[in-house]
Amino acid sequence: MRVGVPKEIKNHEYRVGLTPGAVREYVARGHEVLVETGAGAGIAADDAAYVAAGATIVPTAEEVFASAQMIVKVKEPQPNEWVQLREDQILFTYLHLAPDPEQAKGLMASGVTAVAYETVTDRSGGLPLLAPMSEVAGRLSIEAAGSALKAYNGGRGVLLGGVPGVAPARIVVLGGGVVGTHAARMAVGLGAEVTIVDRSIPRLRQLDELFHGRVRTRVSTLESIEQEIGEADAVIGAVLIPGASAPKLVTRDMLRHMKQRSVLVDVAIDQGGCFETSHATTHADPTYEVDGVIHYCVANMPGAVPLTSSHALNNATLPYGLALANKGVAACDEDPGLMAGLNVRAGKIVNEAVARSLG
Ligand SMILES: NC(=O)C1=CN([C@@H]2O[C@H](COP(=O)(O)OP(=O)(O)OC[C@H]3O[C@@H](n4cnc5c(N)ncnc54)[C@H](O)[C@@H]3O)[C@@H](O)[C@H]2O)C=CC1
Ligand SMILES: CC(=O)C(=O)O
Ligand SMILES: [Mg+2]
Repeated sequence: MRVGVPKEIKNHEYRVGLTPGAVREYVARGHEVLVETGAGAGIAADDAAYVAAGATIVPTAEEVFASAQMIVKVKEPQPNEWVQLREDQILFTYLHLAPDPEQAKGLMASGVTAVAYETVTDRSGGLPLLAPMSEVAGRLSIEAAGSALKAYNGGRGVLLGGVPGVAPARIVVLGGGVVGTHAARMAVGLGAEVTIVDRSIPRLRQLDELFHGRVRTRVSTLESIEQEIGEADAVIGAVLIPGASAPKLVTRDMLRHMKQRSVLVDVAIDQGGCFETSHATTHADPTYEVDGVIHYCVANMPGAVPLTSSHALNNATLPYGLALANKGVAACDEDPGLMAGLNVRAGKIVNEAVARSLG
């Protein structure tokens, strides 16, 4: 198959769909790989590194889209990319369609077969192609909170770990999945006081064991969320219902319980966000304020650390991408986990949770 890798064009997105190491694996199996010139600049992989791995460098994204049978990307296609997709093409990337009806319409109109990283499942029901970026975003979320809490950025001026004799920051993590666990690890490591709120009691039991009682755990209810955010210096939004729009756990009215100049980091923004007052922001202008509370809502957080992120993402996507390159969309028939990733086919939304969220 001819596989195409365009350069990412989202704001401050420096990741790349295939690393040179991944290209080598495709080429070794007889596939042809077209890479847009400069696509690997963000991971210190120049065109020569891709050529050495067996790729052909092409000068424009248009040429990649025009001749590739499968496009491998990182972020959801932007409007000028939708219009280049075709019905005889596979698109393999993050899509996050539930909160994005415009993109959904664009993909349906193109006729493309779109497999979304974030809804591919594994045998234990996990999300193997979301997990690596959730690890990165969870860890970054505490850096984002620490930065937003600084006085010169408008924050409360609290040091996450405190110092001897002065209490540390209180961090509340809503959702104890992959993002939440990695956020908690960073926050605990820095010496903050951490509470994880999840709706799953079995998950809270696992977290209690994992952190040896070093984090507080609470079942997710209106009351527990209201109490916890009222005490928090920073709240990390990390809930997910796979494929669906994120539940709005914190309404605008609830913000009045929060401390002035405290911080919300809504990692779940790519699924629409779990705070009512969230709207997507960019790395170029990551925060805004509502009712005295600072919001950080960057939808492509891992793009800030492209070296770590691109390699972590490729480690996970490689076997699935190779299956699609080897067998085409028939690979989905052989793997129910990959089938769960199929979001758009022949002009229709074919993932139930995504379709329901889009109405
Ligand atoms: N902004 C960004 O750059 C990135 C965003 N993400 C997003 O972060 C979000 C979280 O992802 P993961 O941690 O991988 O998901 P996950 O599935 O591992 O964890 C989600 C957790 O939310 C919990 N949950 C669901 N509903 C809840 C409720 N009402 N109250 C409390 N907890 C609830 C679940 O029980 C689960 O433990 C997703 O939307 C994902 O797309 C991931 C990576 C990068
Ligand atoms: C998962 C996601 O949205 C990202 O890595 O950008
Ligand atoms: Mg998005």
